[in-house]
Amino acid sequence: MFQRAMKEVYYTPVEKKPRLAPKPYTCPEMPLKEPVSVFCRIRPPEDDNEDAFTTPVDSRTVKLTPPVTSFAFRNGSAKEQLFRFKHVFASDASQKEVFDHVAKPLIGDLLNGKNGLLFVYGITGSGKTYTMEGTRSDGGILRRTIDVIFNSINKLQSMKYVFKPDRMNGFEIQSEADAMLDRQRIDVMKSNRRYARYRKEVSGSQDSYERIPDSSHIGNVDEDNVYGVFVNYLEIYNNYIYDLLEEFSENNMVKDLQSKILREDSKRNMYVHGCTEVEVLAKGQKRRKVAHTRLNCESSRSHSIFNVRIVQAPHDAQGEAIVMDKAAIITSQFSMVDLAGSERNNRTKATGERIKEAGNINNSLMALRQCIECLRENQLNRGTRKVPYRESKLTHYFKNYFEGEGKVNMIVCVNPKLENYDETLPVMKFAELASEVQVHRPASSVRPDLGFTPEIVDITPVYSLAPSWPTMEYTSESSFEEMVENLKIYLQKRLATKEKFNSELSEQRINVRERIMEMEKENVYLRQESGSLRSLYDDAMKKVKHYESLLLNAEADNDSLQRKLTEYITIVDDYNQACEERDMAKSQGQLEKQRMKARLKAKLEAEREKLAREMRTKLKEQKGQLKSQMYVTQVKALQAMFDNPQTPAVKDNSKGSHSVKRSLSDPKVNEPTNNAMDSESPPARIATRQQHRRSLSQGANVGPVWIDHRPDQVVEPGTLLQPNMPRRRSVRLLKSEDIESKKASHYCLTTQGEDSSGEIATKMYKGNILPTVGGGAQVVFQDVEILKQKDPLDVCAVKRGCDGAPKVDLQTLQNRCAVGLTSVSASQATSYAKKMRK
Ligand SMILES: Nc1ncnc2c1ncn2[C@@H]1O[C@H](COP(=O)(O)OP(=O)(O)OP(=O)(O)O)[C@@H](O)[C@H]1O
Repeated sequence: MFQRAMKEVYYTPVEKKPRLAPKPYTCPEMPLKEPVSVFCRIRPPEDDNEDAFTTPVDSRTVKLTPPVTSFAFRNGSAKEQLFRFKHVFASDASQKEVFDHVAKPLIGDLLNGKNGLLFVYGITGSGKTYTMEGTRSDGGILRRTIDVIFNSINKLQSMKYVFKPDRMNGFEIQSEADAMLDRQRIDVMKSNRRYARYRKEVSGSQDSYERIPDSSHIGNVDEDNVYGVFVNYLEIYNNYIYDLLEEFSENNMVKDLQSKILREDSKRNMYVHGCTEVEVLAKGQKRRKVAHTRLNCESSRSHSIFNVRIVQAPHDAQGEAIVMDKAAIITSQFSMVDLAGSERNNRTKATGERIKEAGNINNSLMALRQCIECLRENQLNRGTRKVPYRESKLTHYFKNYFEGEGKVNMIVCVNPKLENYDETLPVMKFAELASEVQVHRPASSVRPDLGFTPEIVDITPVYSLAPSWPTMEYTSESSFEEMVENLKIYLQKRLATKEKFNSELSEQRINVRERIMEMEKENVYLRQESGSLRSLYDDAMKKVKHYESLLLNAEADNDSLQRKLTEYITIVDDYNQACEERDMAKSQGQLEKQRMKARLKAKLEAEREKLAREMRTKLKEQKGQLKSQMYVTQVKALQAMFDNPQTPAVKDNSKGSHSVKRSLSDPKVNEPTNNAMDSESPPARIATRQQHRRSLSQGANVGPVWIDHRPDQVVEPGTLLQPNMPRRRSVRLLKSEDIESKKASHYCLTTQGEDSSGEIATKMYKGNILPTVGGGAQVVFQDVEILKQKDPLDVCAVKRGCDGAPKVDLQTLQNRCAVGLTSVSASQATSYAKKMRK
């Protein structure tokens, strides 16, 4: 509009025609958002007689008819469905037609500094690879793209190595002289024999066959720029990214490709770190992983991504040299993605590794689908759901496209064979969904102001309302009228021009205001982005500080641990030394101990020997004393017999034995008992004491016959006093015959147990065996003897209730008998014996 107006107005021409400042790439009419353009391509049937489930209705619509074999038909939900696309390519559509419709506009964008993404989607064998790569004679989108790019930039292509990838998704620029040096260096390398052999091997896949190149070109290429064309070829296989153009080392031609990592550059664009950017085409195709499945021998099991990057930089004002400023470089990218086929495992009979591949393929396609769905949902409902780009490498890599870094086109490939209906239906639905998603178009790709244009040349045209004023001179009346007429015409022209200028001015004002508003919007967006970037930066800085403090703490901990370790090592050394010393001392101590033990043992033996000797001597002395006392008593008894012939011998015996017993007892203890005994009548005394007699002099065949009933295990009291049972028969198990025997007249039951103070008490329940009326026998218990053995030092405390200290010295106690006799009444004994029997 402005230029059209310029043609009609007068301007003052400048002397030298300046080169116009580079046009900004902004197109004000361009919408900020536009939908993903989805195209459909139906491949021709393999067999001419083959039925198809697709019917193109018009250039934008295709109808899908479910065949009888389809799942929908079987479950009764079969119905014809129409799907609308931006364009439907019927089976007879040529490669050129597809390219011109789908890819060429994106190449136009590419050369104008904008990004573009084109991916082909469909089930296996539907013609994705055919569409992308084509055949040897009839190239697909990929080859045609390169053809058209070179046709368009033609002589504007920069010398090789003027642009150099900086390995951070950007490019550096160098002078042509430096570029020439680089070329020479590479040429020397190429002449290396081994390298030449390698080049020959890898370039075997190059475009060496006959192919008619695409001859079309893009018209509106900025001729003031120089262009560099770079390509990289990537593959996503099992969710790993591989660089298909990676150079092999000379020694390792067949090494496996190493997976690459995704990174974000300084402008938050995703890129594959360390991938090879070359100007060589089709180099990576041979190395693409192509697996054999049952459906399609050439079925791709990986997503392949062919990226073409255009780098452009302006010439200087004289149009001679490139501006050597990195900020002046504009980079744009066109990504062509051949997605792996989305087939079902059971149909392809995939097993093992194939199933894993299929899983990964389906996962990444599913992730793509989810991202598209999420974007659509957010756009419809003004939602802010997080788009799951990071779910797979495929979506993560292309997230920028969906967030406004360029236009997105998609071709859905369809194999119309009837058996493919079930799998094609979800593909079509996905395509329909994708076509509803709006992606941002980049608002502008403004070349930075290089600052030279306004200062070097003034390109502003000089406006004037009209040429110079007409002459105001007149000579006559007629000439005056003529002058007035001319003036009138002149003024009218001026007024008309002025009005025109005014209307143009208001129009331009509107334009400028619109642009200002757009810029304002952009500004807001940029401000938001810068805010979010700043917060990201702040977060990152916080994290860095946090990690630094953690690191410092960890280092401090490490130091203190090191110190502790050294201390512990010293302690352990000391301890080991102490252990060694102790072991030595221990072995010496043991020797000493053994010696001491032997000495003590010898001493003990000597003591024992001495004690035994003394005991024997003492015993002899006591025996002597006893004998002499017995003789005295016997003499006295005989004398009494002679004096009183009625006194029975037994009485004498009992008395004698009693007296013998007393002589063995402590005189102090026995004294009252003697008195009591003395107060009783002699026959009663004999009857009572007969039971307690301790016989040391009884003849073997004199006196009653005792049945000595003893338990199996009795602790031998080891006392000198023994029960008076001269004729006895010991039984362990009492039988009725033992009692009924005519010979037995007395019975003694021995028991043992602990008394209340925990000492062993031996009890002897004694009784007479009497015949019963029925002809049997019975025992009538008369007496119980209790024999207790006590610690001599405790005797005083227990028996006499003193304060616990022994009241007699050890010698006195030794002289006493350790056995005391206690008698109980016959009735008590009988009741006790009955209890025992129970
Ligand atoms: N439009 C077409 N015209 C002629 N032949 C075609 C067309 N589309 C596909 N074909 C042929 O069909 C076969 C399978 O096509 P292609 O390999 O492109 O399928 P694909 O979708 O890439 O399969 P996959 O996903 O398994 O890689 C090839 O032999 C190809 O030549």
